[in-house]
Amino acid sequence: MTDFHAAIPKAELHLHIEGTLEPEMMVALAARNRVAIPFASVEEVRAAYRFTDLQSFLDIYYAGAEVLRTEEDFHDLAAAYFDRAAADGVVHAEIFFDPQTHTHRGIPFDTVARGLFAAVEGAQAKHGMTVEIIMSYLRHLDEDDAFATLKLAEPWLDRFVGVGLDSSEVGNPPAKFARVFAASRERGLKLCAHAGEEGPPAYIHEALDVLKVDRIDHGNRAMEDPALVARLARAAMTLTVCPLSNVALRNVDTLADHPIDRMLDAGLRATIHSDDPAYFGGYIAENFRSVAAARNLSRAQVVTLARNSFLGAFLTDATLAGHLATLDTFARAHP
Ligand code: HPA
Ligand SMILES: [Zn+2]
Repeated sequence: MTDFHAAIPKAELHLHIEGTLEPEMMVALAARNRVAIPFASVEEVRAAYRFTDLQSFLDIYYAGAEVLRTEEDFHDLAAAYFDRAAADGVVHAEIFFDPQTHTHRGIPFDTVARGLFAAVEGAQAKHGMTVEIIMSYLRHLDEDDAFATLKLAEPWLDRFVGVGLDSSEVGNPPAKFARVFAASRERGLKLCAHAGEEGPPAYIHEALDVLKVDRIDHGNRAMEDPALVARLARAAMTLTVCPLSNVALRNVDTLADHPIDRMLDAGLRATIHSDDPAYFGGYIAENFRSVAAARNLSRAQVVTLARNSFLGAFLTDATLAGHLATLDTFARAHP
């Protein structure tokens, strides 16, 4: 049965497509591509998903990506995600992929892009969902590597909506990528960066001041810096918050301690998303459902979160107005 949290129309803005690799697909693709993985069964894969911090997750996430080899693999991965997203009320998705995770293993950039865009076309036809793709630079690598990635992306640039910055945050501040973000902006791309997930509030300031981002991914640690909260609120900067990820990576102790409603109360344009749902225990509706239960969110607060997801999306004014009207109709029908 579709509940309120799955039914409410929403945009997914923080989703790493590599993080949707379910253990079943990992095992199936390992067999299809004859890739050895250090797990004998789906149960063993699932049992390995116990994380102590971001890096302990990233180690497994990059190892899992080894099974992704062909255009068909990337298509199948993304198509499975779009089916789940549609069932979760997602009408617009802006998804990340990490090109360097694949090019560093000898998988051509074009193989990845062709597979993903084939799935995007399928999702548009099958679900009427609109989809954009954001290419994320890996921040544990150097800026020259990001520039090389931007060059590989050249033939695809008019099809990507933006660039992002992810991977190991602490020790890899936003300023490390100042030039490649400026170059990406010059090419007409929107800019996002993970900031304040594990890194300090200063990294959020830097993402704003140096990278000049259009959106902050996570941003939870802004709550430690009242002046930063005021600044983000004044700028109506979107923070794409991922509650199940925050618990799985121990950025918050339990969902009952999650700051989502305090972020809304502080005037922040916070939204709810799924990050790496195959690894963190649930897709976007489950993120809404479980944090709403744990923090006793009202329906009005949930509607605000969904509205913020559209306001934070890289949509044209006309498309945005259409989504907001649909959401208002839904909200009136579910008081
Ligand atoms: O939550 C995340 N943080 C940083 N990098 C990532 N890459 C995939 N997921 C994440
Ligand atoms: Zn993320």
